[in-house]
Amino acid sequence: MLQSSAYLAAEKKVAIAAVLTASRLCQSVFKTLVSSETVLKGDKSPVTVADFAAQSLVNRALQRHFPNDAIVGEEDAADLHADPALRDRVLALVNANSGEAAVTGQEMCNFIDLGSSAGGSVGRFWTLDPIDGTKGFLRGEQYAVCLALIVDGKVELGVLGCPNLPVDLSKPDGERGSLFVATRNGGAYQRSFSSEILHKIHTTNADKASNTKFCESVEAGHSSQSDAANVAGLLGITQQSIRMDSQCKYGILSRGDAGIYLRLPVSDTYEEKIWDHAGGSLIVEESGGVVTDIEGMPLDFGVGRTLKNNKGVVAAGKLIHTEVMEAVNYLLE
Ligand SMILES: Nc1ncnc2c1ncn2[C@@H]1O[C@H](COP(=O)(O)OS(=O)(=O)O)[C@@H](OP(=O)(O)O)[C@H]1O
Ligand SMILES: [Mg+2]
Ligand SMILES: [Mg+2]
Ligand SMILES: [Mg+2]
Repeated sequence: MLQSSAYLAAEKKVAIAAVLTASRLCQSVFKTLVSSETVLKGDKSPVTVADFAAQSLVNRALQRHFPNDAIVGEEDAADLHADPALRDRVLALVNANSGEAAVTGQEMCNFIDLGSSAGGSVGRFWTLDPIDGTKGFLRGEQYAVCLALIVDGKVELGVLGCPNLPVDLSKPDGERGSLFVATRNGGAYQRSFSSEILHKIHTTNADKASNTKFCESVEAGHSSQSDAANVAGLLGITQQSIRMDSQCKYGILSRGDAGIYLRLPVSDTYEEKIWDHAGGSLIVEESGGVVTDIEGMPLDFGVGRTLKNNKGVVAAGKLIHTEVMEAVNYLLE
């Protein structure tokens, strides 16, 4: 049943505004970023001053408008407590970009650490990836500010801000800055950063996988590109894959630029993080697509900070998802 447009209207408004503010902060940081402003986390992945600042800004907005909601955010402030110079640089960014009263370093760290919730299957919580695709951000390529609201284990609202994504992929030199938004049973929409007008979007209506392109991670360590090439070969796909960092992949799938998103595990032990998939998966479903893991199971967002019940992701237009799953099953069993 179609939801009324009033469903989660306040949450949607706050989430879009927060994602746009954080996205614009990332755009301005990119112009001035120096290598000393990036630190490597325990798992050797990068985090920049922009990731911390964006998480602080979004969490502050969520706390002000929805003080009872928990937040599951990717980052925490431990690195900032350990490095006062880094903390001061992030603080300057936060205070220059929030458009609100200045906060102290401690207050900013407290906002970041609001993201430490455990998630789970009961009640409401937000999940935030302040910069998804940090490596793409550092390369000047694709990244996304990703925010979603999860209620009783189900994603009900998703917003993706994609600062470098062309509004129309066939016009790579045209306007950049695409925002995607969906509410459950309310459809999926795109707008540019510069205009509030929402356009309804749809996944591909192709009924044969061979008539589509697939997209996958840039980093071979995040998704097996060799397995994906074999799946594509079996499906008779001849067009080159679109390699793109971040949940922008869910965005281009939602508007039909790609027909399939393959995220095929490279490791038996890695658990996908909920903030890497929550918003994008709802946006794909609401634009008419199907999202499962490599065994055909729905993604389970109600079991904590990770998708520990799932392995990988296979997302595609409704008419080709079964065909894609047959190829994935055949090759990965
Ligand atoms: N081993 C492994 N397997 C799968 N995924 C992993 C792995 N390690 C990291 N990550 C997460 O991948 C997030 C980046 O998204 P993508 O992999 O889609 O993009 S890309 O790899 O940067 O092209 C990236 O998100 P950010 O850290 O927010 O950039 C990680 O959470
Ligand atoms: Mg990261
Ligand atoms: Mg991420
Ligand atoms: Mg991130």
